[in-house]
Amino acid sequence: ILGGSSAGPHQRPYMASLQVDGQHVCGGLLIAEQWVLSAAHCMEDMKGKAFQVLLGAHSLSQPEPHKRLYAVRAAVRHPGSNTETNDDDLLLLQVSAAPLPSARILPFQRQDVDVPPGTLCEAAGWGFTSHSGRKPDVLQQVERPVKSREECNKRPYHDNTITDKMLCTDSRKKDTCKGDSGGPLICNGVAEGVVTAGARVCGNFKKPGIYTRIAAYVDWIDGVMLWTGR
Ligand SMILES: NCc1cccc(NC(=O)c2cccc3[nH]c(C(N)=O)cc23)c1
Repeated sequence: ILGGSSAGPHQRPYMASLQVDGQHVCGGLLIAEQWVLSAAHCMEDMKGKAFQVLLGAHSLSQPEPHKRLYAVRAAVRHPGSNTETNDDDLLLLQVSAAPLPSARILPFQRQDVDVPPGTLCEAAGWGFTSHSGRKPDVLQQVERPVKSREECNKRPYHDNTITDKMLCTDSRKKDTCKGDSGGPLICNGVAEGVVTAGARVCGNFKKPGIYTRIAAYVDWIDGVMLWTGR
């Protein structure tokens, strides 16, 4: 997160950190008792290694009573996800045990209606806090206004790559960045988006932040959780 601030401890108890060999790779959000939603592109960073899901954390390094690392029982990428585009960039992870009560489920938007442009939303994560790639220890957060798809699809912005299943936020100075992928975009207390890497640049107003619109994937999400045993 560029240009944000530290979240209050355990202020966002739905936040997940996807980890490989104890290192934070991506964010995620707890959407059902044993299910974490994240981004499919995050699997590319795993280099085929096993990964875990950290829930209940504020600091990545300090021991905390609410923190717990979970093994992944199932990882389901959206079938439309691929390495070349940001389409269908969603990943569902079933964690191996019921999380501690300190972890909380974040409701997600089920109505497939665009968030009105200008709506102030929040992104959170343990991603880069500078262009040089500084990594935070405690969870960061930032408030960003939604940018209309019409505007976001113009040059020099994302030039017609933003589909109806994506949304954009302004990226002037304050933005999501590497390591924030998979984390939530929260508008009025409801998860509306999942961070995707998009143009892989951060804090440049010419490349607004891109998020996968969760409401466009409700049937897939419900199907996977039902089919895999909720
Ligand atoms: N909203 C934009 C956004 C949101 C989420 C993830 C990213 N991922 C990157 O941008 C990224 C990826 C790889 C190397 C990288 N190096 C740097 C850098 N030094 O700034 C960024 C990156 C961007």
